Amino acid sequence: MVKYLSQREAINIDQELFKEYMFSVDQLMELAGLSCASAIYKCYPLKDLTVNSVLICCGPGNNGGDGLVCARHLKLFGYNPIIYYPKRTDSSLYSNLTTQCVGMDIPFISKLPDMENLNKEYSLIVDALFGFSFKPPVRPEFADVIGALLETKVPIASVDIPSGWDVEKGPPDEGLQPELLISLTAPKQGAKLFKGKYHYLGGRFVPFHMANKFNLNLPEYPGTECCVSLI
Ligand SMILES: NC(=O)C1=CN([C@@H]2O[C@H](COP(=O)(O)OP(=O)(O)OC[C@H]3O[C@@H](n4cnc5c(N)ncnc54)[C@H](O)[C@@H]3O)[C@@H](O)[C@H]2O)[C@@H](O)CC1
Ligand SMILES: [K+]
Repeated sequence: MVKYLSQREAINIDQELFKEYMFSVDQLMELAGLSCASAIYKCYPLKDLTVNSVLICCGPGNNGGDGLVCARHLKLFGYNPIIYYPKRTDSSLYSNLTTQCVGMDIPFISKLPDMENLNKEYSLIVDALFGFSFKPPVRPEFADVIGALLETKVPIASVDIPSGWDVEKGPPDEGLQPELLISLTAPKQGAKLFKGKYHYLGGRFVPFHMANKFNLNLPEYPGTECCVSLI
């Protein structure tokens, strides 16, 4: 079985990818975001949707960056992504990703739609708020968006970790229950408690030596696919 990582192992793998293999963040983020969009296409194909709008909720770190990349690929796949990105980090990485989305006519909204409109106008919400560096509890500035994700009837696709979950212990008492989880690199221990319909693995960039060193036991990705189902 694929290895489920502790928070420390996820951080160590991340560091080794950047410091020893000399990947850049945007290289890996591009592949991570593409694998999220690909998994979404498999689980929610356009032909099955009544509306093609997808709300992408992006957080301040790299998980949010994956969300921005995912939005761009969803647009190329024919969806209508709309981005909610309430706390922006000031760096060229994020401002470039934002510029790319703006240039591709992907709207940014500064306020979440009210619940009735959210439920009516969107087919899917992508949760790219927090990933493996999250430390609970959620700070008050994100309480509204997490509250909306808890209340909505729209299915949720979480990037790497359902936001608000402890990376190792899983959901808090009233935690998010996404329908799709796309684990990146390797699933984190908290994902053992995932009860949704679809669990995919993405981030097909781990060098073989590294997978062996960390005993990741990754599943075989089919052909040239950038994501693979774990359920
Ligand atoms: N191997 C890899 O290792 C890769 C990781 N990527 C992504 O990067 C993510 C990790 O990114 P980061 O380390 O930047 O961190 P995250 O995006 O997980 O979160 C860090 C941000 O969230 C904030 N935060 C943390 N706890 C909070 C709380 N309780 N309330 C409110 N805000 C809180 C921090 O201040 C920081 O701004 C992964 O989960 C994955 O999505 C990919 O982009 C590419 C490859
Ligand atoms: K997330």
